[in-house]
Amino acid sequence: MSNSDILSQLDAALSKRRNADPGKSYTASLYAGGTPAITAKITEEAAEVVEAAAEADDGHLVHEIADLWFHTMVLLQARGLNAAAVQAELARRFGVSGIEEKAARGSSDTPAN
Ligand SMILES: N=c1c2ncn([C@@H]3O[C@H](COP(=O)(O)OP(=O)(O)OP(=O)(O)O)[C@@H](O)[C@H]3O)c2ncn1[C@@H]1O[C@H](COP(=O)(O)O)[C@@H](O)[C@H]1O
Repeated sequence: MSNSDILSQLDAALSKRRNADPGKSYTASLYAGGTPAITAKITEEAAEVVEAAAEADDGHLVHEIADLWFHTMVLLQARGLNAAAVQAELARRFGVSGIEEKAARGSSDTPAN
């Protein structure tokens, strides 16, 4: 599998899990728990990313970010969306400075604030 295709391939796999047995599919078990179950995992995985960022182990950080991406992709699928929607939004923003974008919204804060 090409790495560049993985988001669309994973989306297709997640979509197929809609009618899967929650006892046999982790994704189906998340769908069965609904938004509260999915967002609880996103909160947990985001905290694990923050913890990993404080360590020197790059592999651990990548592992935790992959877990976070996976669970956010499950949330998108549960809403009838997919990663392509996020990729389209990032593409729309591409080349637009975050500082300029924030200024256009009338905020004088830096983007990090
Ligand atoms: N990419 C993933 C993927 N990434 C992470 N995970 C699961 O997400 C969970 C992460 O939970 P935790 O971090 O809490 O880890 P844990 O081991 O459960 O618990 P702790 O060790 O932290 O206590 C684990 O069960 C991982 O296996 C994933 N589960 C599935 N996929 C993809 O989804 C496809 C469908 O999976 P199923 O729905 O299970 O068939 C798979 O073929 C994969 O391509």
